[in-house]
Amino acid sequence: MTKKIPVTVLSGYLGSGKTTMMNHVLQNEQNLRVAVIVNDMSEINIDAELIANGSGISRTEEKFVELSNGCICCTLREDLLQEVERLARLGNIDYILIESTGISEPIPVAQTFSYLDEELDIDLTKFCRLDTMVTVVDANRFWHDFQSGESLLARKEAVGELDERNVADLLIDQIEFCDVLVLNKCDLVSEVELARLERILRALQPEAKLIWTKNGVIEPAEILNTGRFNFERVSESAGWLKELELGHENHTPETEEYGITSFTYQRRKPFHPLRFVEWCDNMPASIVRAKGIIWSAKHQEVALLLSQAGSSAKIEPVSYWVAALPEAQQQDVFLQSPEVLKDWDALYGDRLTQLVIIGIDLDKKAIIQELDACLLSDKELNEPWENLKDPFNWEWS
Ligand SMILES: Nc1nc2c(ncn2[C@@H]2O[C@H](COP(=O)(O)OP(=O)(O)OP(=O)(O)O)[C@@H](O)[C@H]2O)c(=O)[nH]1
Repeated sequence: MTKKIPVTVLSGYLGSGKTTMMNHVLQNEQNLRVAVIVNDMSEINIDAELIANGSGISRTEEKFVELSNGCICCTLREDLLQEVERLARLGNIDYILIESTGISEPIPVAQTFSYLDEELDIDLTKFCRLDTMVTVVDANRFWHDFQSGESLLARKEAVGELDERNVADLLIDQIEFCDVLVLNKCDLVSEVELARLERILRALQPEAKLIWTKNGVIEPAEILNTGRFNFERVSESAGWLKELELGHENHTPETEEYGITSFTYQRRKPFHPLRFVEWCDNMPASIVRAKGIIWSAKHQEVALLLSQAGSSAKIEPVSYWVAALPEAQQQDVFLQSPEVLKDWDALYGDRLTQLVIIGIDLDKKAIIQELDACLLSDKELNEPWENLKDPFNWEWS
């Protein structure tokens, strides 16, 4: 059995400094034969040109792959699979370094390396080992972009007309799924601002190694052969999930140094759907990230997921409440996941709101009061919930 080739994936919003960092690493890594995959949304792969010019690797080399006019997390996923398999079969490389487009989401890329693709019958886990997922953040623009409220479509950066993603959604996806977080362009920001940014990023992503860089200057060993990547661990590394799992008592006090705090709002009483949606549409600006499971009185069968980043908030059905399943299925769930019973309510079963809120200078008391005012009142609790207006009108079978 041949040795699996380690892979590092660079993600990060447009212009954050991925190409610059890639060039630096390729120039300074002398001991490994590195193959490079450069993904670009445009037809002309400008990043590939920049890398070929700056790294000493020729564009005509077999181990230099350009994937253009699409994104490896979606439209070019198949091409990525085939190219990685081809590179691995070449046999004369020690490492694969991938630069995704600035609008690429890291989770589907990581999945490509972690599971068999049944359609193409390619199993990259036979050839490769995902070693490190790096996200590069532009220290100078992050806060501006995160708060801009702009969509990728409005910025003409979307994958297509149907791409509804907001810039903040993308930034948060990239930050929450990585094991090395590089804060680049540190030369453009004051020390105080950098320290504050670091605290914010730490609250959003407490697990990844955080590195400050200027012009992408990084020790290659910080992103190559780190052995850090573990799909399950990285999937559970987001700050909101940690908050939910650990509770507030385990927080390091220094997180609060710049007024950055988090808490979990938990209630076993359903929200009035319209009042809750209105609150989501007018969330206090101090909230940087809110995510969690919502119990809405109008949606007795399904748990809803609220995911907010910056000024973008999305609510969608995420799974059936166990309490809404037929008795036989409930028993199956109890057998397979007995932990469900730990928090089981005699009347409402597993229906429960658990919402994590991360923010700067949060007025926790006021936010809790506002949220409590969105719950059903005692009078409403005793009225038929099915008569409540539905702000979503989802359909599911
Ligand atoms: N001042 C400053 N400029 C930087 C730094 N890093 C990169 N740049 C510049 O920022 C611009 C964008 O850098 P790239 O490396 O092309 O960024 P990218 O993430 O590859 O961009 P896309 O491929 O468009 O997503 C270039 O003009 C770089 O020279 C830095 O640390 N400080």
